[in-house]
Amino acid sequence: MLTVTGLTVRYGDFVAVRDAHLEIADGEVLALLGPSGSGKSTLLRAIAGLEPAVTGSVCWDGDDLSRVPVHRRHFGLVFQDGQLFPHRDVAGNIAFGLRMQGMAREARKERVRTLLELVGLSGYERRKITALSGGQAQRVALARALAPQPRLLLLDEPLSGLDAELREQLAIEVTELLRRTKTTTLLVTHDQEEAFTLADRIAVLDEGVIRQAGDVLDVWRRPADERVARFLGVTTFLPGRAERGRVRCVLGEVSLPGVADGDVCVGLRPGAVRAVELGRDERGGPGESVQGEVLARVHRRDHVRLSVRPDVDLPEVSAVAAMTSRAVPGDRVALSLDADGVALVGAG
Ligand SMILES: Nc1ncnc2c1ncn2[C@@H]1O[C@H](COP(=O)(O)OP(=O)(O)OP(=O)(O)O)[C@@H](O)[C@H]1O
Repeated sequence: MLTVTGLTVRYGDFVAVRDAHLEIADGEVLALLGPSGSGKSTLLRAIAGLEPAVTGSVCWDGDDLSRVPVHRRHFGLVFQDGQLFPHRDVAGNIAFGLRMQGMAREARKERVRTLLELVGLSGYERRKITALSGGQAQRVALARALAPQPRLLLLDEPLSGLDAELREQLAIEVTELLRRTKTTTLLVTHDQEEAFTLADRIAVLDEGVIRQAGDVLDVWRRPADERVARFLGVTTFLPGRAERGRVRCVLGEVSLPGVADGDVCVGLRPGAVRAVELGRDERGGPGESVQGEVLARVHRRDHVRLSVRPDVDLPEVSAVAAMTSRAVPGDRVALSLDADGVALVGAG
């Protein structure tokens, strides 16, 4: 188990990470999520032993690692651009750490074969590094890091250099692989989707400070404050009321089991508000849901994003309509809330 206690890292006078506390249990994947420049890489590097801490400690199973050099920590590292050795072939790269460990030749060969199978590149042993695609190179980097069976895998934006589709696919594959190998992992990313796909738990870093850490769903559902919520995609904040597992606000009501009764701040991601066009005879009717007028429409990959002025006392809100929706500016729509996009901000 990794335990980081009160860790502070400075570059000159600038404090890049302040008083960080983190724990990663065996077999767990923790994503360190935060905007660019928030100190994610610095914290990862300090854990790896690549950056000295001013104060605080990094411990493994209770042992302080401050005097243990990088290569003796038994941590695996993967960066954004794999940093493979260009003059070695795929097998030579993966076997590198194993040679350092003094593993015999035959055993090395077998381990390389197993690792290549694990990352979906069976038969690539003799391939040159320069002849790999970006996605293949990252798979090899992952195989190289995993080969010596590190007790902790440190991934610093491992998928950022890849195009969107490949990134999504590899994120799913890597998740599978980490679960199967029960690898304890710290993943640094600025990409929420990647963090939510890969991690069991998430820590949100902002301006060098860990603002919140918790289970993926908890953080998604209950961001600690407005800043964290905005970073997690919340765009609209409304006063609301929770009662017997239901949360009500001016735009409607959703079921959120387990929420304590009382006043709440309801955070809406764009997908939280669904819009359906109203037929001619439904216009202005007393219906149950809030209605509004479409101000703008934009096509997205798998839905239509509408800007809507609700009839209630609220400024314009973002809403999502089905790909087949014909709603255009001037049309009337009925709005409803989708619990999946709703967050309770600062609800503890
Ligand atoms: N070697 C360095 N010397 C001085 N300042 C640095 C150094 N490395 C990073 N910083 C600064 O420390 C802060 C945190 O940087 P860091 O790279 O840890 O952030 P990050 O969250 O990983 O960002 P990104 O997602 O853009 O990589 C930034 O303001 C950065 O400019």
